Amino acid sequence: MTMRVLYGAAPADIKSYDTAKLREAFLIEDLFQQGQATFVYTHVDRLILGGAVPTSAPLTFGSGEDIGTPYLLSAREMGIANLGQAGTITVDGTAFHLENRDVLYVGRGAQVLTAESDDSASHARFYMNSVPAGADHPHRLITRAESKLLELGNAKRSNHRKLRMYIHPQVAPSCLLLMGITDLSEGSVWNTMPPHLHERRMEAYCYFDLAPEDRVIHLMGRPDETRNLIVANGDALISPAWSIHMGAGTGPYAFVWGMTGENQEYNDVAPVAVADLK
Ligand SMILES: O=C(O)C(=O)C[C@H](O)C(=O)CO
Ligand SMILES: [Zn+2]
Repeated sequence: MTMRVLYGAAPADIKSYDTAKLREAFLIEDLFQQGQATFVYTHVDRLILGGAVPTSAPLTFGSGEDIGTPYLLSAREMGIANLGQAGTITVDGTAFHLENRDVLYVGRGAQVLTAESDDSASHARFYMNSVPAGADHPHRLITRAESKLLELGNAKRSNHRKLRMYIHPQVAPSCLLLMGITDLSEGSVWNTMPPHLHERRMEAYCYFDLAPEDRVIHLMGRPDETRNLIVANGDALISPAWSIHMGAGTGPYAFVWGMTGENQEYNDVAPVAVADLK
């Protein structure tokens, strides 16, 4: 298990950032490495992002040595989405089988986690978001069929998409973590349209199911001072509470969104008119 730290930045900081500095502050390009569990600890609401790609051998993680607690989840909850082939996550001896686009909620207090691929030749790809938790909720598998589906957007405006909520008060309760997956419909390229702000919740994105030659142009920043991050398959990024978020892909893609903060129902979203963006 490896853990590096990402510090994020404030709106005034990014005014002077060049491309490399912006990417260093917000983008994570190396989360999914074959045969490894990789973690990034962010100073943005203390959200930890993780990726685990088990190959021939199971991967075990959960120690707290990098974060100063006995176990990684001693004071945290976690969501684990399978973005790859079928696999199993075992939490303190209880096995949960995850097909593609199933999500496992792991409650506070879990100690030893193991990730395994069903088939050592076609791997599971587990993507993780973990945030501090002040309450205990039971571990729970949420299958794609059990998620809450919202159809959003309009094909004529190239932004039709299916948003599935997994870790959400209406589906599977948590302390503060929210997690879901959005799939763009064929021919649609724009996610999160119209863009918005939610000052009380930060967000993390992980873009996946992109072809190797494709990219998503992810837009961020204050509405009147936007910047872009050009992201590839498997890249994750931090969207601070002060930042708009939206993106357009050069080909088909999907993404996992995770959030922490107040207002879990997230009915406090402030849309920003595209015409007001600069
Ligand atoms: O395409 C969308 O719209 C989304 O997926 C919404 C984002 O996840 C979001 O920003 C939720 O706050
Ligand atoms: Zn949002």
